[in-house]
Amino acid sequence: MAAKLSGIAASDGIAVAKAFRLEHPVLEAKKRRITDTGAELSRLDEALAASRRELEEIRERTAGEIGEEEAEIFSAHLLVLDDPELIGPVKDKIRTDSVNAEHALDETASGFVALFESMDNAYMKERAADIRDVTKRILSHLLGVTVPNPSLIREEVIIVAEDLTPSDTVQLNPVYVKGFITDIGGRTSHSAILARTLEIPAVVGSRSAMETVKEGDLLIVDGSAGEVIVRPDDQTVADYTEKQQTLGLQREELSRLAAEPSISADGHRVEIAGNIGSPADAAKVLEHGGEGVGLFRTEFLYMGRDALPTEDEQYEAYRSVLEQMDGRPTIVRTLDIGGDKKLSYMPLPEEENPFLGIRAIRLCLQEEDLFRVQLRALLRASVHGKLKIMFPMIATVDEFRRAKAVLLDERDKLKAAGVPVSDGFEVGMMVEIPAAALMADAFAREVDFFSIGTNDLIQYTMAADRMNEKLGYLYQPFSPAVLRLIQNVIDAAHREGKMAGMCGEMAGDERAVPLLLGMGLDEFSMSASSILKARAKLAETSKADMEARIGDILSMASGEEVLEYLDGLK
Ligand SMILES: C=C(OP(=O)(O)O)C(=O)O
Ligand SMILES: [Mg+2]
Repeated sequence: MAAKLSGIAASDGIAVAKAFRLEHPVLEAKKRRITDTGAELSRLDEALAASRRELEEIRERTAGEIGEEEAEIFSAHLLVLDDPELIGPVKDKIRTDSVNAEHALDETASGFVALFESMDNAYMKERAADIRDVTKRILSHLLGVTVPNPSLIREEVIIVAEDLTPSDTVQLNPVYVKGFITDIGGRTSHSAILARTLEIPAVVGSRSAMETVKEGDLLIVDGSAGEVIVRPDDQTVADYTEKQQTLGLQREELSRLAAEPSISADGHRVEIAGNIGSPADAAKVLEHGGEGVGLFRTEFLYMGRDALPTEDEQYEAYRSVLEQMDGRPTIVRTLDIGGDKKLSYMPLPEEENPFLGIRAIRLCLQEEDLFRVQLRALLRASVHGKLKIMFPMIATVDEFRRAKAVLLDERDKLKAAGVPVSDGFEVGMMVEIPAAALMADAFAREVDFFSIGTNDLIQYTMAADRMNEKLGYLYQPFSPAVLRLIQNVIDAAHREGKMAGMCGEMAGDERAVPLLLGMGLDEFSMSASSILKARAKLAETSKADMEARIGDILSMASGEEVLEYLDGLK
């Protein structure tokens, strides 16, 4: 029987393919006494051999299809698998304690993980993460359960998962992964943002997909409507295939705007830029007619691997983006890790409220060595284009000053060492904490530009988790509380002659574009796939007309009222 699920429309487009359930099984390693230790040792050897074959295959495929660098993590895993210092004690334990292999492995590995994690050394922490991963793989073979390996997918599928972590998502190959559905998450959760970057249809926050969808079920994902049809009949498949073709034609129609500037109906020019997570995404921004990069989320350079990227690796990535953008403004945001963005090899301290904890610039100012590596890479790359450096999650003027001081210190050191650094790079900040939005006048005197991060600004203003689909009624970009903060930031920037941009998802929301134009926003940065739709919307909107309405809009009592009003303008 066909079933229909509704969720949050996370990434436009229609996909029709079979379901691939991405489920991480619970791997229990209960202690059992055994009598035949010889047989137990062979069982372990077989599990080791199976894990080795699997890892070799994954490494080869990842190297061939995604890249050598991405494949490195699996080479590290193979080394762990062959490490006599880990495997030796496991075998000894089976022999001397007469226990099952699962238990011996789990106990031994946990000991190493705890030891390495307690060391104040990034390298040892990475090894702990490797051991944890490899142990899971061996355990899965011992227990006869399959762990999903998304990088081994070789047919067209739609991924169904409870949630996808950013590091899960970076391993998805869009050649095979045609769409995804998650049970939890909202439009601004990172899995949703990545879906838009990869340009694959996605529905998040469906709540019950894992319960309803079986492995191999035929699925239709309508990422624009936020709907999923499970086990559709032939007629429904035919209808959606037709819709898919119509969407393709609309896209072609819009692509004519790619070479056009971004101008309102009454001739006001703004900049429409793209958000990227890797150098490869820059090409998509240009393809969709982006006039710059308004946000490079550099944390993605740190994910999907098993060690920190070196200064040279980062330099190459920044240089590549700047060269591709060929003189267009390129805003690179420094590391924004923490909250839902975690690094497997750099465990952060457990916190009660990670979204209110040591994340982003707070972490970088505490771990200055980590920060300085990134800043040097950026400064060295600055000679290759129009670089604008941006700090995330700034709450106080003092934080901005401290971050900028570290940056300028690195600049001076590089220059003293004879390394070329541009004199023209700009330094700005994200406005995504209400305190910063309220104090925008004080910040405006010190920064070169602002970029409003509505994804976080909304969650911190409304005290509503951006990933909690049940709080959708509070997480409202159009809430007058949020709009007044945005207006405050734009006005403060303009009084100091500075640029006010926006790189949160709101900037690419077709309903928000006329409003933000009226509020005076200078730069709109969004997923590449939204650029042309936003440009078309802009072309049919008069800035003067919207400007005259802003006073009324800001004094409305609720987000619903604002939306109703905006919908009435069409
Ligand atoms: C752009 C933003 O940053 P991120 O989504 O990476 O938190 C934001 O908070 O709006
Ligand atoms: Mg943010």
